[in-house]
Formats: sequence, C-alpha cells, structure tokens
Amino acid sequence: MIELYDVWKTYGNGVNALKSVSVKISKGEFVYVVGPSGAGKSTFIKILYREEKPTKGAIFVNGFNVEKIRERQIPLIRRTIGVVFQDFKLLPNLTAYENVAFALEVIETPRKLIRNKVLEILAQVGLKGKENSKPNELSGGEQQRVSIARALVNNPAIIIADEPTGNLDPDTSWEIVRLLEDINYRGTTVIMATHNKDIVDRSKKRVIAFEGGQIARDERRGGYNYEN
Ligand SMILES: Nc1ncnc2c1ncn2[C@@H]1O[C@H](COP(=O)(O)OP(=O)(O)OP(=O)(O)O)[C@@H](O)[C@H]1O
Repeated sequence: MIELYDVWKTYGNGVNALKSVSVKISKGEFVYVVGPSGAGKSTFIKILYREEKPTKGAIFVNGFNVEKIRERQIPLIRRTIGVVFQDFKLLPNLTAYENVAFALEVIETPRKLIRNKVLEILAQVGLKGKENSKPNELSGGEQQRVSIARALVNNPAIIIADEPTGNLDPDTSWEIVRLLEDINYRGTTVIMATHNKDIVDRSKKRVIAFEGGQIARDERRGGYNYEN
C-alpha cells in the first residue's frame, strides 16, 4: 500500500532531508515515526500525500505512482489519505459539523448523504452533542477529534498524523491515540509522527526511527529509543 524505493529529498537550500529512504508499509498497519528534531519525519510524511515532491526515487501510495502523478491528479491521491496536524487546522468560523461537512462538499458529495455521514463520523470520534460548537468553544482534544473526523469522513485507506498530540496534555494525548487505534482496528492504516516517548514505548507497535534523513531503525514492536 505504501512503498518507497531509494527516496531522496533535497530542499532548495541544499538540505538533504531524506537520504535513500526505502520502506514498505502494508494495509492495516499502525506505525510510529520517531526521531530527533530535523531528522526528516515531516518531510517523509509530506511526500506521502504529495505536499512535497521527492528529488529522486520511486513512491507508490494506494496504487498511485506518487512522483509521476500529474498536478491535476493530486486531489485523487489526497482523497485516499486523511491528514491530521498538530495545530488541527480547523476553519475558525465554522462549527464542528461544518468543518467536517466541508471535506465532503469540496468533493461534491450529494447534500442528502452529507448530513448522515457527518453526524455518524462525529459520533464515532466522541463528539455527539458538540456538532454546533466552533473551534474556540472546544477543548484542544475535542478540536483534534474534529480534525480526525474531517480526515476520516472520506473513508481514506490511510490516516497520516504529524504530531497529533503535540498540543495536548498527557491524558488527552492518550485519548487521541486510543481513537487512532480504534480507527486502525476498523482497517485504516495509521502513520503517526511523534515525540511522545511514553506513548510510543507503551504502545508496542511498529516504530520507524529517522536520523539525519535516513531510517536508523525499523522495529516491529519498537520503542522510542534504541535501549527499549
Ligand atoms: N521547506 C523547507 N525548506 C528547506 N529546508 C527544510 C524545509 N522543511 C524542512 N527542512 C529541513 O529539512 C530537514 C528535515 O526537516 P523535517 O521537518 O522533515 O524534520 P522533522 O523530523 O519533522 O523535525 P521536527 O521533529 O522538528 O518536526 C531539517 O534540516 C529542516 O531544517
């Protein structure tokens, strides 16, 4: 479902953010992406949903040859991937319902289908009763739930989360991770970049560790550091 072969990314300023990265992630996996600041985690994530273009190498995601895809085909690949960010990126003037509905409106989903789908997904992420709240009326954890609902509403094969717990307290972080685990249990592949040692160490899931733009470690039931 995700395959990278000898992928390099050199930014315009000459920084080699990824150096010969090759990796496979199968359908239904839950993967933590860890590593020190600047190791290349975000760049790795961005090339998966074609936010950044690789400088060299081959990338296949959900059957798309990502580095060969034409600009006008990018929305097609984005539809198969839901992305969740540290800072939620919700539209501040829209309610929780409207933020999620917006993701369906832009792909021209029939109005009749939108309502049921949005209510169902908001209930799934634990936001029943909060449909009409705007982001500034919600806690950080609730805002992240809205953003997960928005990522999930198109029924993507993959959810990619870049530091989704970075702005949350420890208990709320665990709630968000449990929600992502539940989504993964239902069949969606989940890839989560994080600096949260406690969560990674206690989850015992696959860990891909980046260092200096390379995969330094790829363990089936890994920890945040080597010693685990
Ligand atoms: N748009 C950009 N232009 C130039 N250099 C960049 C750009 N984005 C990232 N970099 C550089 O590429 C390297 C990898 O950055 P990246 O954001 O992928 O790391 P990261 O592991 O996600 O770090 P963090 O944990 O701090 O988010 C760093 O040296 C960074 O400064």
